[in-house]
Amino acid sequence: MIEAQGLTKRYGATVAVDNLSFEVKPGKVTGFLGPNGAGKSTTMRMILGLDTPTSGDVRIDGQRYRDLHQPLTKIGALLDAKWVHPNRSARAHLAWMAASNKLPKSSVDKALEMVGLTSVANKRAGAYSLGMSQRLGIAGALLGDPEVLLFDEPVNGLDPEGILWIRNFMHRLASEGRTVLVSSHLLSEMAQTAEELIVIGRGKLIAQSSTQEFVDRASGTTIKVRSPQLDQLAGVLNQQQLVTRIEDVDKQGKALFVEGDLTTDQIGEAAAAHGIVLHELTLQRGSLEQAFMQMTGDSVQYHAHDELAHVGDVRLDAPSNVEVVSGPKEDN
Ligand SMILES: Nc1ncnc2c1ncn2[C@@H]1O[C@H](COP(=O)(O)OP(=O)(O)OP(=O)(O)O)[C@@H](O)[C@H]1O
Repeated sequence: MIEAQGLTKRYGATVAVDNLSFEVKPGKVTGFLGPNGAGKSTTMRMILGLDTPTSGDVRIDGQRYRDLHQPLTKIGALLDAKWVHPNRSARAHLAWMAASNKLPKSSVDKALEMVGLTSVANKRAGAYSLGMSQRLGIAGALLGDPEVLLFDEPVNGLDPEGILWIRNFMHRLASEGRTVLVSSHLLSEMAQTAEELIVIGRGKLIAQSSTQEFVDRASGTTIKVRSPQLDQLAGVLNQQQLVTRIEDVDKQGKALFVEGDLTTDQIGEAAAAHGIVLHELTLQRGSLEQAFMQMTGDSVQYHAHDELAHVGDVRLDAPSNVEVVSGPKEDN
């Protein structure tokens, strides 16, 4: 369990993290989402004692990181998979990490096996592909068999097979009862990986809920109906104060879309009561992309506007981030 209370970090005039409170519970993968510059990495660094909060506090199973006796046995993290010395083998790298935390040598073999690197453990890490480097980073996080794991952008740049491996591995870690917090920009990937979400914008909490609730709350649901008597059905539903619209749908002709608090059962029954034939009745949920854009739109727009106004600022990346989070093919 990770608990943040009023966590705040200022760098001069920049408030990177602003009075942030959240809980990350065990047994689930929790996604940590936010536009570029929202404060995700700063928060992760504060959880790991790599940055000191300006105010507030964050605890791992009730303890601050700095008070942990053997940190790797409590919390493991993958922040940057490429920080390994390129001439060192995976085994030597892990052995060095294990020794620095007074962990037994057997922990190295166990971690290598968990991530499937045993057969290449003596190769230089500099010759590893990105996917193998990520696995090595994850092996480092697992060395002390910790209950809490943090992964910062673990699937960035990976091919579909690597992404699938990481997703399944995270599910496995959570099913073992561990607390798993993972940040990512790949929203369609997050929708499949994370059961819970913490969403932040400009350092502040925007939402903490299950992924499904977040999507439903932000983007709502729509019911799609196809029928040879669409106008008649629209009339019936409009009498019930429901918002309906008829649109052309590729190859299927026209369809009626119904928004509001009605279930597919109720629409089916209303149609039957008026002798209206239905060809399709489908509940359409919004996507995490839509929900994310809806909920974080203001914070992204603010950043874009704010930073374009300060052309000397190094982070002129917010406008392009808008494309990244909404792009259809971001999960390469
Ligand atoms: N060491 C630092 N000194 C000054 N400002 C910093 C420092 N680290 C982060 N910031 C600022 O704090 C804010 C939050 O940055 P952070 O890297 O935590 O965001 P993020 O959500 O991880 O972004 P990204 O998704 O782009 O990695 C940004 O405005 C950033 O410029």
